[in-house]
Amino acid sequence: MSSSHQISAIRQQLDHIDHDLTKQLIARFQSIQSILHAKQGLDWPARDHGREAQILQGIQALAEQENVDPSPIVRLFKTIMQESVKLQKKARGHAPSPQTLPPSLSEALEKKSYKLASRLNHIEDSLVSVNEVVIGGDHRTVIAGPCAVESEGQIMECAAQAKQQGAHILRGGCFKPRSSPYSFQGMGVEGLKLLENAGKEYGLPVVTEVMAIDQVEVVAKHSDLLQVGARNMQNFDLLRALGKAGKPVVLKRGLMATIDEWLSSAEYVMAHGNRDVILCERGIRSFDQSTRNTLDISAVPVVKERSHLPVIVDPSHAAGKWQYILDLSRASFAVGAHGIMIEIHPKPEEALSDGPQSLKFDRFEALMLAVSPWL
Ligand SMILES: C=C(O[C@@H]1C=C(C(=O)O)C=C[C@H]1O)C(=O)O
Repeated sequence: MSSSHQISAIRQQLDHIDHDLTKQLIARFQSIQSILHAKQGLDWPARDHGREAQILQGIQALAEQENVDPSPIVRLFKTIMQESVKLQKKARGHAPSPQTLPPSLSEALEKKSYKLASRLNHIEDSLVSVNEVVIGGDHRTVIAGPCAVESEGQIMECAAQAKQQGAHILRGGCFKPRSSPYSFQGMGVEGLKLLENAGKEYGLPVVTEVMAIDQVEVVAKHSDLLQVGARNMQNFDLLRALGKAGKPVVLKRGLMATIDEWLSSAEYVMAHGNRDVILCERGIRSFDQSTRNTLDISAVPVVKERSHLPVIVDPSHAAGKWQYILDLSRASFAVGAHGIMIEIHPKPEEALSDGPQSLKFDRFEALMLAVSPWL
């Protein structure tokens, strides 16, 4: 059969699939209409994060059972569920979309440098799924791992400890933004593979920093969550590229960034196609040098007021000294953060970067016990 005939034949198959898919979606949205009335009678909210997480887990498992990458299917279902929620809200008469916002709110939204990230545009908390881990809303998440991947043994030890202590995501820098060109720059792609293997070994999604556009593809290939460091918060070309990377992004606040600048940077990623953005407060530069940076703890309630995006805190980079990190972690959850990101190391005194702010494993265990009321 010629290629053109082959294409026609496959397109006919696709037409049949699309037909069935459309009929299924019609049936699904009709069910949504039915459930909304029942929920309205019980005064239940339109959105049910737990139910959505349950659905996504089922889809993920089915895709993996079929040996298919679940990511695109999960993203599609998140869109379907977002539309389901909008349908319910519209039916209830309080869809918060800009065109139906009261003039004063519409005008306020128009004046903002960020819209997709704005709470005015999306009343409910957003959830970001990193594999099976759900960040945001009522969920509380711990990300833990070394500042940098240094060796297979080191990252495996950290992954084991993170898993054992109940952390949800493994971190590990591979491309390191260092103030000095003479400092350890990270293990690069080799480190990515070690991190990926450690995450798979212990069933933990992994997060690592991406520093440049030409790294996006390889970092996205080997990790589940892409981190934008504080110094790259306004690297707009990188933010645009991450809109198309197909992986959730954790966006650190710049050292001297206002909250609106931070949210405007999140908007870049969202406006270019990626709604899965997590904000990370990591401390700001201030006049006082008692800590490496000054943890702007007030940023958490402020950003939650202005945006629906999940917000986590990185006490390690804020404090710069291990002895403050447990208390700052408790403060972060107490003030409403959706998660914390903690640096750990088997021997911080031998760490190639950020040793002074890395927790020994016994201290990390104490921290996890201290924040357990929120987990
Ligand atoms: C349908 C419901 O409402 C919403 C839409 C969902 C969906 O599209 O599957 C799931 C949970 C809710 O966020 C429900 O609560 O079950």
